[in-house]
Amino acid sequence: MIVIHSEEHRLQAGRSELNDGQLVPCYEKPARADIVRARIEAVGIGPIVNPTRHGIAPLERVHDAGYLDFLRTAWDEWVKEHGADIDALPLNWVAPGMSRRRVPRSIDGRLGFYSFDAGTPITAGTWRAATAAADNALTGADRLRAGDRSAFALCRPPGHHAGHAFYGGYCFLNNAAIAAQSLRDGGAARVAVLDVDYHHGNGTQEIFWERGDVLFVSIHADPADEFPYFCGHADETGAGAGDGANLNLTLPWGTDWSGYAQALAAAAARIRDFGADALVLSLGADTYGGDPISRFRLLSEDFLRMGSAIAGIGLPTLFVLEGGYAVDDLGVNVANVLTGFEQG
Ligand SMILES: NCCCNCCCCCC(O)(O)C(F)(F)F
Ligand SMILES: [Zn+2]
Repeated sequence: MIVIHSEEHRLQAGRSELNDGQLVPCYEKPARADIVRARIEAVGIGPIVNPTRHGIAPLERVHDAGYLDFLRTAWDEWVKEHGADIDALPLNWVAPGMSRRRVPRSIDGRLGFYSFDAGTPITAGTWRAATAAADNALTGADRLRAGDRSAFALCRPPGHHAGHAFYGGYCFLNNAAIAAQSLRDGGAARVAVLDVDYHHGNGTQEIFWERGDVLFVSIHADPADEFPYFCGHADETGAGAGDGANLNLTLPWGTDWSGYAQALAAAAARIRDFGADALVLSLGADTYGGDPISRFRLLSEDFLRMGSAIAGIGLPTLFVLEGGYAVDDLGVNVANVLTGFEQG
């Protein structure tokens, strides 16, 4: 299985995120990609290649042009107002009864207009890191189109919380959605996206909400209890042409493999019924029992089983890295999914 990785991920190294009322060091940090790459090399998954640059056009197939302009220029605007020694974080957001009719001129206003949390610092290198991650995913999609059975886009920053015109949850560009759209543009009539990250992929859901050609299935912690809190419930099934093409499988805190495997089997059945030509797999490993910010209880060997179950779906599969913060074990857990898939 080819692995696509760019050193430019290192350019996304935020100082701090707002969590539990305090500014704390970012959980989404460069060491995550380093530990995954090291384990991938140690177990011989590969080859590991650099991404092909795809430019802005594939991003505009998924994201709002004004939003992309904002992301590209936000840091320079921030520095004019606040200097270069502090990462850009929003300070207020649109609440019900407020208006989104006008984009503010102020950089502080635009940070809040285009985001949904204060955990996702924009830095000098964010645009380059995020576009490189998208290029990883697009290069993986190119490999599937060329006939590869699978590929792994070792992406950071992650993407599944980023919507058509918003960022948050450590995500700026929705790598998985961009890859799914690229597969559609490359001739796949139907594409399925399966999100196994602990958190709901609210961005991916929003992007494909009214689309029947891309099925979105997500297995995640119940949003009544867990970030992102405001969507991801089981009764969200899509709208318009997308009605029925969205499936949220929510699980309670404390879920272990026995509970998770049932949801994964239901997800696999739904994807088979859909008749997809390709599968994009949003691979977050924060379902791991040792994850510092999550509350499921998967063991490292369960990720082998996860990979095998994904192989059982029987589709060309592009794995796209999302979350996972137990950094010491992240490499083993991610590599286990890929190994389980290849042995599946
Ligand atoms: N007390 C709750 C704090 C929640 N903090 C933000 C969690 C973001 C999770 C990001 C992720 O893991 O879903 C991604 F895959 F996008 F990286
Ligand atoms: Zn997550």
